[in-house]
Amino acid sequence: MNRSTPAVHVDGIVKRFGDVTAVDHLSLDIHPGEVVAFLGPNGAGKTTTVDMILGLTRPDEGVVEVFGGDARAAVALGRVAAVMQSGGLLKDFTLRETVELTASLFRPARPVDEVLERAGILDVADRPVGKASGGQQQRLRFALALLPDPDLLILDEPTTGMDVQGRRDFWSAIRSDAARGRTTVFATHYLEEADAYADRIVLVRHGRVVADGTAAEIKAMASGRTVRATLPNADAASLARLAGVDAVDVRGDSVIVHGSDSDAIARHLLGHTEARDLEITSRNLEEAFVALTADEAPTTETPATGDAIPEGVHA
Ligand SMILES: Nc1ncnc2c1ncn2[C@@H]1O[C@H](COP(=O)(O)OP(=O)(O)OP(=O)(O)O)[C@@H](O)[C@H]1O
Repeated sequence: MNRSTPAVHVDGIVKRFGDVTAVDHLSLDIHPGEVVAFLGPNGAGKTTTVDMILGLTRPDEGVVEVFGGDARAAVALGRVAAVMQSGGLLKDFTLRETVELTASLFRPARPVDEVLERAGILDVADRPVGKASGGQQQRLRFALALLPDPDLLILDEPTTGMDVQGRRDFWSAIRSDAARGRTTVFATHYLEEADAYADRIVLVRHGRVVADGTAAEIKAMASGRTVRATLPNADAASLARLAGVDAVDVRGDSVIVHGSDSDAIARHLLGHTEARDLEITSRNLEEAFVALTADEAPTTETPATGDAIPEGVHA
């Protein structure tokens, strides 16, 4: 595979449903072997974007390319497979029969037992779909997506209904395939899954990308750090002038300084003031998510540099 051709190239896509702009000039390149999480609140435009990448819907504006060509062609060639939230399954077939039937549509397809095993449902393969649990049905959808041995796997809320072990098995299968070059894009509400398993997180709000980076970069971008210290008579104005500081709060003998460079803040407090009892804290990904997707947060495509602190994010 040519590493310079992105697995997914999305440029300025817009999708409107009547008055609703579901996707609003969204641009994104995803490279082969990346595991990318699409994170955002309900209605952010994740599913609509995924549908356009799969060629299920066409954008009103903009370009979508998958492996350098048309999305539908890539799907038809078996290079792209998807696990969607509510893919229809026939209740009377067994899990194995469902996989066998779907395998007959792909030439060549991976062996049926291999995909059942990878999806963790080989031992329950003779159970009718209608009697399988929600998590097992979700694993079945995953098994079906693995049949064409796709180069790009697109997953919408893939682990919904799976128990803890199911999630672990699922993600270990995804990570081992990523190590062999498979690209994976997944939409999720589970922040801890994005944090633990994605190489990169694309945070979407109101159909636009509000942050794009590693989990660590997103956390730093949203939150910066908070430095607390005991400092009677703190000079709030001079602290506020330090590089990267976006909020200073004086509470009695304590001062709380929030900014992107906590080391510089700490150095200043210890070197140039009488501050003591320093405490440095950062927000977790969930708090970063809330801060970046809050309605008052600005909608800009800002690189996750750590020094771009959105308004409304204060200690
Ligand atoms: N077929 C449609 N007709 C009208 N509006 C739609 C349609 N599909 C999506 N929308 C609207 O577009 C916006 C984006 O929806 P989308 O399903 O892409 O969001 P999402 O990020 O996947 O949300 P969720 O996390 O709830 O699944 C929402 O306001 C939704 O109501």
